[in-house]
Amino acid sequence: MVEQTDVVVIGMGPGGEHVAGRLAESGLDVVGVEAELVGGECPYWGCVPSKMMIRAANLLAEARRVPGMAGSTQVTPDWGPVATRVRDEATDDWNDQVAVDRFTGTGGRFVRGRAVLSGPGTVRVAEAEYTARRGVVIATGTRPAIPPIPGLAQTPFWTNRDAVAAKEPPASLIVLGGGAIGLELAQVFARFGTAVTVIEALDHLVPMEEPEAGELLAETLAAEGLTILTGARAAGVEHRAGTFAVRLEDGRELTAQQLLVATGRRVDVSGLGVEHAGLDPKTRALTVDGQMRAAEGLWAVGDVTGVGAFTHVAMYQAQIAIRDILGQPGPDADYRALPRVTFTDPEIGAVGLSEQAARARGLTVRTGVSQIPSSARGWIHKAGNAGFIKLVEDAERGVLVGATSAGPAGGEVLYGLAVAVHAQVPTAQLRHMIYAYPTFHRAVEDALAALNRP
Ligand SMILES: Cc1cc2nc3c(=O)[nH]c(=O)nc-3n(C[C@H](O)[C@H](O)[C@H](O)COP(=O)(O)OP(=O)(O)OC[C@H]3O[C@@H](n4cnc5c(N)ncnc54)[C@H](O)[C@@H]3O)c2cc1C
Ligand SMILES: NC(=O)c1ccc[n+]([C@@H]2O[C@H](COP(=O)([O-])OP(=O)(O)OC[C@H]3O[C@@H](n4cnc5c(N)ncnc54)[C@H](O)[C@@H]3O)[C@@H](O)[C@H]2O)c1
Repeated sequence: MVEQTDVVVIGMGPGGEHVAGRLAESGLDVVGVEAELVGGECPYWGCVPSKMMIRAANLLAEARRVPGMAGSTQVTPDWGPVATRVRDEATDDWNDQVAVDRFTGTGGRFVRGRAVLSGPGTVRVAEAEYTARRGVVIATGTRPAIPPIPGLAQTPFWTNRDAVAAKEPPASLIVLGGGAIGLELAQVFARFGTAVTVIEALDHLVPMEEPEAGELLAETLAAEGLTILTGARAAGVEHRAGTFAVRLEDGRELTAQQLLVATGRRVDVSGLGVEHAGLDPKTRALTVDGQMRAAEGLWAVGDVTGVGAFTHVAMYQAQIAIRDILGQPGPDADYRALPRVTFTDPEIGAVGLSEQAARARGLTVRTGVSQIPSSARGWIHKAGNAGFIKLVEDAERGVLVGATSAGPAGGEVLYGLAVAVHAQVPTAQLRHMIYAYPTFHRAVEDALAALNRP
């Protein structure tokens, strides 16, 4: 059976769902194919449920800060409301009917199944074949990257999916990987009473961000009772009598009830038939141009492009692809001010280049740092006020090319800094702005002043 259509979208995560829905609303005949759940990783196993878990864990932490600030509290954590909220409010018990209806409500045709490209502009799903007049959009996302540690594959380790679906917190947890997933979930479970050990192979937590961010997180997480091991590598994993044993390269052995593997995500397009479009099926990511074109009649958006595994990147790229497919001209994608937020407490907001990345590009770099506890708002806030602002300036042009805002509202404070990097607002002009007193973002003014100091 071969059917004609305008566009086939493969993968209906945040990127694909947006492209498919908008194109269908615009009047095109769109076939949207999804192997699992419409909505993808973000609403069912990623951003949304993890942020609900974080909200609950942060409430516990705030309640524990009451002594010495506002009286006394007795905090009794209960995972029950968290597990219920993840099921009832975030995921509909991992049922995507609402999302499917939303898409078909736009006029799109939904097909559940695993799609492969079977020729240029042709997509096969089981017995059905679709030929796309305008083109095909690949938005197949990522899956967890599982390191080849001896023994690991034979154990029932957790990925983010198991952690999000947990009906109760484990008594003890080893987290492999000190990046965004590992640290967000490590802190959540620790705040609910789990004894957590984080193993990070590199020298800093969140190693893609400024080293100051990793140091701050290592300090604050250790102060909360987590064991943080950086520069540590697992040499072997076993699962005996319901317990995980992780042997480190230095000979130490750690044991825990659960093991969460959060060592990054990987693109896997082998088996997708991209060779029919002249692309390498072994590629680490689908390379796209500024209009999200991967080949003639083929667009790609989201994690599969390898630009940054964030929902906001998938949505941004989707908007560009939608416009291009509709034949409307517009600017190329611009990632200079790509924002990212690690929703630990303190939150780590970051935009653009780190100091090291800016230097590696050969820029003449000046940095300015200010500490949140030394700002008026940070001092008033007291318990839970750890954080800093770090600015990275291209000194020759006098504009910010990167910034980090770590602190109680680091993700929100980031907004102004993202505007500054995106719009290339001269730092001289930023210095003559009025910063409301006493806000956390007022610490940006102190960091700007610090740019001038030798
Ligand atoms: C625990 C966790 C927390 C996160 N938190 C955040 C956050 O706070 N903020 C943020 O911005 N990002 C966050 N992310 C990242 C975010 O989830 C991803 O960047 C986003 O989901 C990527 O969207 P996507 O459309 O590219 O792919 P995905 O969401 O991965 O969707 C791809 C879809 O394609 C389907 N598919 C794959 N192959 C085929 C095929 N051959 N045929 C049919 N369907 C196929 C898959 O089943 C999947 O549903 C988090 C991720 C995780 C794991
Ligand atoms: N708040 C957010 O926006 C958010 C939250 C979660 C995930 N995400 C997205 O999902 C992506 C994947 O998250 P992630 O945390 O899995 O990946 P990550 O790349 O952010 O972090 C993985 C960490 O694991 C370490 N690592 C790799 N192999 C290891 C090993 N064998 N032993 C010990 N450590 C090892 C890496 O050095 C790195 O620090 C993120 O990069 C991000 O784009 C975003």
